[in-house]
Amino acid sequence: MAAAAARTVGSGVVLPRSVTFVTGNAKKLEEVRAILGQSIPFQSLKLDLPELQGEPEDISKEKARIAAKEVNGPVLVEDTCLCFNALKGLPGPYIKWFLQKIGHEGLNNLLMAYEDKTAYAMCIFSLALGPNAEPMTFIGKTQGRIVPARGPNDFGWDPIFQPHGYDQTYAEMPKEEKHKISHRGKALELVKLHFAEARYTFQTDSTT
Ligand SMILES: O=P(O)(O)OP(=O)(O)OP(=O)(O)OC[C@H]1O[C@@H](n2cnc3c(O)ncnc32)[C@H](O)[C@@H]1O
Ligand SMILES: [Mg+2]
Repeated sequence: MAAAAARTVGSGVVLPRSVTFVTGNAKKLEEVRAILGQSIPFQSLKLDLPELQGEPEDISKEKARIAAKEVNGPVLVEDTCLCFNALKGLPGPYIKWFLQKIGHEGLNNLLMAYEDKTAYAMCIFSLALGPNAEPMTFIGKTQGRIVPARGPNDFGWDPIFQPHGYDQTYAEMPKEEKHKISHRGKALELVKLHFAEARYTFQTDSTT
């Protein structure tokens, strides 16, 4: 298979091809597309990466290593956490299974015994420039609280997360409003900054 490593030429880094955003979640992809617009050239690949355990940043980095090996080229992945302060950050990276098993009502019930309903949404993007490159991470966090579900139920836990300073849940907000303040929007601002500073160029040579 063709070389998939990033090369340094002069002061710039040349990537063998544009970055592939790897996710199994169509809603994430929709949001990443809307937020990035034309700012970073990327393609997407629908792949269910393993749900790993551990610290959120380590999980995201490991996802990127696995994805970069699959793609054999530069990848961007992200892992999303919903962290309840009363539960010392849990469910955190395990929110997918909690949501799937106990739903919005169950997630509210988890906090029944606590006065503190605050939580934060966190997105950790990891960029790996190739299968053997150490991933870089970009973290976005939005503070809020967990409320009984309100609004359309079309993306995960959006109906039960009300960001601080807003009287709407993520689900009730217009999408552009969510992107301006969301965990994903903030993390992607950092990704954009990185791309602007790194000035990656992409090899267009058809032999690679
Ligand atoms: O393939 P990947 O990218 O891993 O996609 P996933 O759906 O497995 O996503 P995660 O492992 O990051 O798990 C995060 C869970 O939180 C949900 N989620 C992610 N971002 C969200 C957002 O902005 N609003 C509401 N729910 C979200 C998502 O649907 C999952 O259930
Ligand atoms: Mg996942």
